[in-house]
Amino acid sequence: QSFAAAGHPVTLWARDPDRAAAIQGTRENAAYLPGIGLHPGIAVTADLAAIGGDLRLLAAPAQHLRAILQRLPPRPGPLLITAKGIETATGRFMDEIAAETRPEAAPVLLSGPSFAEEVARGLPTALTLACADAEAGAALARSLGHRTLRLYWTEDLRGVALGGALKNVLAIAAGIVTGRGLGENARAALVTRGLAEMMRLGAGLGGRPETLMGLSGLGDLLLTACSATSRNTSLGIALGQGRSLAEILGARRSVTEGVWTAAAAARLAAKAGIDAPVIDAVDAVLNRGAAIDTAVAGLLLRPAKREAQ
Ligand SMILES: NC(=O)c1ccc[n+]([C@@H]2O[C@H](COP(=O)([O-])OP(=O)(O)OC[C@H]3O[C@@H](n4cnc5c(N)ncnc54)[C@H](O)[C@@H]3O)[C@@H](O)[C@H]2O)c1
Ligand SMILES: O=P(O)(O)OC[C@H](O)CO
Repeated sequence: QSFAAAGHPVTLWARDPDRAAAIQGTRENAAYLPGIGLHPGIAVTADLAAIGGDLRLLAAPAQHLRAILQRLPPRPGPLLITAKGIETATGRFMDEIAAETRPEAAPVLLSGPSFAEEVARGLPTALTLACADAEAGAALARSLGHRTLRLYWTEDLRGVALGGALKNVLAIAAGIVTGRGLGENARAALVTRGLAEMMRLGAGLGGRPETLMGLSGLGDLLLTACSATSRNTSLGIALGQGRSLAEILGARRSVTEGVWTAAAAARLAAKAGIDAPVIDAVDAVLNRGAAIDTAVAGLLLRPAKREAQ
């Protein structure tokens, strides 16, 4: 929507030919963005080979990105990725998966505070675009940005990938606190200490602090962890209220990335010797059968420490 509004011809690819035909016919993506008319500059296809143009953008969930990249016809040029996650099976970040599967192309991450419905409705949004080649990143930011989409660029792919992935895990934690009725003080404390974990992981794994304090880190953490519109936060709220993970996921069509990223993030932190108790607690609740009250007590009962650490 946004790129079409910026004047670019856009082709939208959908896997399912019936869905592609329905979106083209009704000019609406009724399943995912009901009530929002498709921009007239967007064509729809189910044929991946028919996608031309200079720029390809992939909006598949993190755990499916590798399979989609493997299906893409090889072509040099930028490959924009919006997925915010870490591949559970390998611990790889999205740009690493792109570099492995499509070495002929240049991975670019587009990330930051952006509920899709607001972007699609043309409400003002600012994002970070990460590209290893600063000049190419700057050119993309200038070309894709417009009146309601402001893009900042950086070369820090790792920082952007980390911020986008971790904010989803931390939002689940924030939701649990809300759902459990532990109060807004506790939520603010948890989000702040979660940001400290994000910064430590950045320092250990190569993300820049200014990136993590920017739109794709703190910015997206603020949006996601403080809004029940977020799928990650709302899943946390439901868990905190006592519903089971299977029940919550069973009722959802849309992906909740933090569920699939939590284990990989906890493993990456442990392997690098980085203290990440909030991320670890989310992983324990989601994947290791920990009771929420035990996990919360474990966080609160940690020994006192200097705040800067
Ligand atoms: N929705 C948002 O507000 C938003 C904003 C910014 C970034 N993101 C990120 O973008 C990614 C996708 O999010 P979403 O909200 O579009 O998720 P979604 O679950 O709502 O939609 C995912 C889309 O991918 C398709 N899909 C699912 N499995 C697939 C597969 N195996 N192969 C190809 N396509 C598949 C689905 O049919 C659907 O069209 C996530 O990583 C998310 O964190 C989402
Ligand atoms: O609904 P969520 O939690 O997947 O968040 C969507 C976007 O990532 C917000 O920037």
